[in-house]
Amino acid sequence: MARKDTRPFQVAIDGPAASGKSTTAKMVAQRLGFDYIDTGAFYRCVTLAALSKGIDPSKPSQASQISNLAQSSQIGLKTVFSNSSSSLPTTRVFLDKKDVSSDIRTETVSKHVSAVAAIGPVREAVLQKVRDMGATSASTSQESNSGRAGLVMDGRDIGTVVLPNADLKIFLVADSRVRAERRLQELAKSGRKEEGLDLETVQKDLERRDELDRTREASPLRKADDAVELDTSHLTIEGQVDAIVQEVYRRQKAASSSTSSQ
Ligand SMILES: Nc1ncnc2c1ncn2[C@@H]1O[C@H](COP(=O)(O)OP(=O)(O)O)[C@@H](O)[C@H]1O
Ligand SMILES: Nc1ccn([C@H]2C[C@H](O)[C@@H](COP(=O)(O)OP(=O)(O)O)O2)c(=O)n1
Repeated sequence: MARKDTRPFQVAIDGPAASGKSTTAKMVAQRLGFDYIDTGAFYRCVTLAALSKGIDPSKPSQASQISNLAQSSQIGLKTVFSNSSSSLPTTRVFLDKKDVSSDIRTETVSKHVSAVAAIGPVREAVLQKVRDMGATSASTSQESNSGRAGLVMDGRDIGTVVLPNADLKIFLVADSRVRAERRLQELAKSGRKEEGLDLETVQKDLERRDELDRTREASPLRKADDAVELDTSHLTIEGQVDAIVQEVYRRQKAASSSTSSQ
């Protein structure tokens, strides 16, 4: 579809847990000189804030307290891109000015985050924060405020709710066994793997979270009608990044030739 306006190019990446969204999104942003926003980090921050206050997110009676926290928490992201296309950009996450990049990735936070993300008022508060961040990173002018030429955002409802007019929507999927193997390896590598955690448990937990994310009432995980599905089960990271970057180039070229022929 041809682009009709001059706003920065938007790429929306959605998909189930550990399908490769954030790794892919960061690398696509690095290759293209775009900004990157990890929306899952917002829900993880709210979950961490609730757990740190002794709130149990699995209890429905705690929903309003968690919603208040979602509103009052200050969440910031800082992605450091590298000049080398082969090294991975890193995103630091700040909750009320404290660096919680590692704390939000523990198994305890992962276990509770889908319940938190299913609370309607939490989603409203996060949506507002994400939109504000999107507006300052890639504004409606041709060049973004940050000087980067576009925006890549990843999550569960980016193509359906957050950026419904994105120029390219990708829905990443992968076999749940493959996703569990990758997640377990990632936890082990970063030293966050809890004692005795095995593949079966990680796979079951991913599947449980996907089910919660797919069946919740508020903005469930769903492939947008105009999204391109990409199965990463048998792809390399470079392969999936390359496929998306090539599709961005193809759409940018199609848009500029349709504008110049008008
Ligand atoms: N094609 C791939 N091959 C091997 N590992 C991958 C691939 N894609 C992603 N990964 C790894 O899988 C793990 C989960 O990816 P991540 O980007 O965190 O997923 P998500 O953001 O969807 O939860 C990471 O350790 C990442 O490096
Ligand atoms: N736009 C988004 C992003 C994440 N979520 C929810 C769903 C997920 O269970 C949690 C955490 O997302 P995150 O992408 O960090 O999770 P994974 O890395 O895939 O394990 O937040 C959401 O509901 N909407």
